[in-house]
Amino acid sequence: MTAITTTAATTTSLKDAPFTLTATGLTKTFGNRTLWDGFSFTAESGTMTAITGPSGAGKTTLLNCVGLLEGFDAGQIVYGPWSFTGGPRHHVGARERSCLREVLGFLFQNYGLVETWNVRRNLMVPLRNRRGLTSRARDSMIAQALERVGLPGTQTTMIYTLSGGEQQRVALARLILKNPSVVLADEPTSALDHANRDLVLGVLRQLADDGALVLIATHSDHVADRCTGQVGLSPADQERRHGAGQRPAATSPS
Ligand SMILES: Nc1ncnc2c1ncn2[C@@H]1O[C@H](COP(=O)(O)OP(=O)(O)OP(=O)(O)O)[C@@H](O)[C@H]1O
Repeated sequence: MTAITTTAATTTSLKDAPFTLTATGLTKTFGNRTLWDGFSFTAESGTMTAITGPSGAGKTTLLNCVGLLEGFDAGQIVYGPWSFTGGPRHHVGARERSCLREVLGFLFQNYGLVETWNVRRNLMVPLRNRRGLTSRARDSMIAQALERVGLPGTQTTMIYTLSGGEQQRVALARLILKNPSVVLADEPTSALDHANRDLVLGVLRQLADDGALVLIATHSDHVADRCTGQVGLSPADQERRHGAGQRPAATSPS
């Protein structure tokens, strides 16, 4: 049903200059259910923005739309040279998709790791396309990333033998190695204890400080409080936006 058209873009990093994500007039429906109708917001690179709202409000769906994992019915999402327009026509070229894969980093609830590979092989994936790196340099980067997430020396451990929280931290190490321009994190701390929750938030903050635009879908007030902006998807937020004439929804918590 829904689909996307994009403008051409060949950039694999947006970090040369600050950039803004602008979503305008987004409309998303599933059958008879309308999740949003003419919803707009902005978010800046170098910041963490929380996507909040009750279960079913559409937080994951919004991340999927920004990451082009699914389409939307109307509206536009723009960041850097990337411009996605919702609608019935669909064309995203293979080259654009490949560039977009480099720009985006996902930290999703199912971790996205290959369970039958070991940790090192999973962490080699984001380094595959880095030119000029020796094998020793790659191994050193992997070792450092694993140190950073509190899993030193686990390179040869098979993913399926790790706990959910440990797998989440391997996924975080993969994100560090990828160093993407746009980070889309879906409930990134829900499987973690307090210490590891703070570790994940610290890494996401560091990625933002290094110039990434970080969007975090979350139920947690603690996580939202650590963000610089907030996009609310609750019925009350949507009501307020309608009353405000569809102005952008991102706000800074005081
Ligand atoms: N592919 C789909 N087909 C039909 N309905 C869908 C589909 N994907 C999501 N939905 C519906 O859209 C709504 C929003 O889902 P979404 O997962 O985005 O919400 P959420 O805010 O992330 O929820 P949670 O906090 O529980 O993870 C839900 O009611 C869900 O059932």
